[in-house]
Amino acid sequence: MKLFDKYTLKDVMMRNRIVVSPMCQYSSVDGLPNDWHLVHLGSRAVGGAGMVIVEAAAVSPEGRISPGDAGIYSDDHVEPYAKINRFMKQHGAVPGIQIAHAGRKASASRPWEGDEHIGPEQGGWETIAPSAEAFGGTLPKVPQAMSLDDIARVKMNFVQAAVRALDAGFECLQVHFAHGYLAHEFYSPLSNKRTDQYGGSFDNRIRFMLETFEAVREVWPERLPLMVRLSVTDWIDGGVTVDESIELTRQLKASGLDLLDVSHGFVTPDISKIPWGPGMMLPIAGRIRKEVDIPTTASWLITEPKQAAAAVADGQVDVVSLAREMLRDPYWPYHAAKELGVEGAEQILPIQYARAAKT
Ligand SMILES: CC(=O)[C@H]1CCCN(Cc2ccccc2)C1
Repeated sequence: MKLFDKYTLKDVMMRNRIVVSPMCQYSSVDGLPNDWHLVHLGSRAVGGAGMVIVEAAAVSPEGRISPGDAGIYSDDHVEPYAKINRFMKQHGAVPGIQIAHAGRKASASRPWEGDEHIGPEQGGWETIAPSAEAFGGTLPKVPQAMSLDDIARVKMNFVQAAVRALDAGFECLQVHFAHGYLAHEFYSPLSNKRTDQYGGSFDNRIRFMLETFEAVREVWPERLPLMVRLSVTDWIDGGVTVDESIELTRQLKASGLDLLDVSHGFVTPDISKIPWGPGMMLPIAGRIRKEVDIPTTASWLITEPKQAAAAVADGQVDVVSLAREMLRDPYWPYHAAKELGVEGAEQILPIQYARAAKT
């Protein structure tokens, strides 16, 4: 497979194998997308990406990382997203969205304001998590351990968010089970100290994710792709392992998973074990793709066209996800097509820019 081959997932066809990864903008008021999001997301659709996934949209106000986070917890959110989705579709990109709950990492300031827990006087709120265990570092607040009622409510919040996403015209939905947020906090023994049916054994630690995924799958149309972003390893002894994540992925596939976004880490402040490097998640993505026979994507330090093309050609991923590189260059797909000598690269730019494509 080539980077600029089309890719069909259920009833959705992507014009190439390039995905813009969800990236928090911290630029919303009350969770609402605005002109910033239209320009930020719209320009990456114009730049030629096959799919653009909207940043983590919180399934409830307390599920936001910061007060500036996007949300999809109110019906008022639907039309503003729908407007952006119409523009993205008009310019040939598949619109996706990530739905999330930040768990014990919620109620924090924006990265450029310190990435740290904030109190009520700064617009912060009480946080919830599987156990009354703080993340630590700049996020020292001890969350309230969730009751079974809390768990049921948050699962329902994910379902309601999925229905709003459908109403807003999204064609791909990604459920956030990674990066030390709520679902990952249930999954990892480093954060989950529960002694009820949601803690302890592997089956208990994946229960929240499986129940949430299955409930979302029920309302998300069969004909549209449903993704999960998963931290497949914590890199830390006693944490989540790739072997466990392969078994979890098998169960998610049996429940209707269409594409796994293979991510990693961040359930504790210890990042010392992370083997940083170009395309660092691609070999693991390739292993999961083969052993579970499930379509995969991965991001993390994918920047070069040849690197991205090789990841697809070598069967490590079906589609590549780019994050920061897409912040640096919204036209990365066009520039990659030129560098790879793809036939018709100049067609990637919109007609209004056609004369710019001529050398
Ligand atoms: C919502 C989400 O997953 C985003 C939040 C902002 C940082 N993004 C990338 C990131 C993940 C973990 C540690 C550092 C950076 C992930």
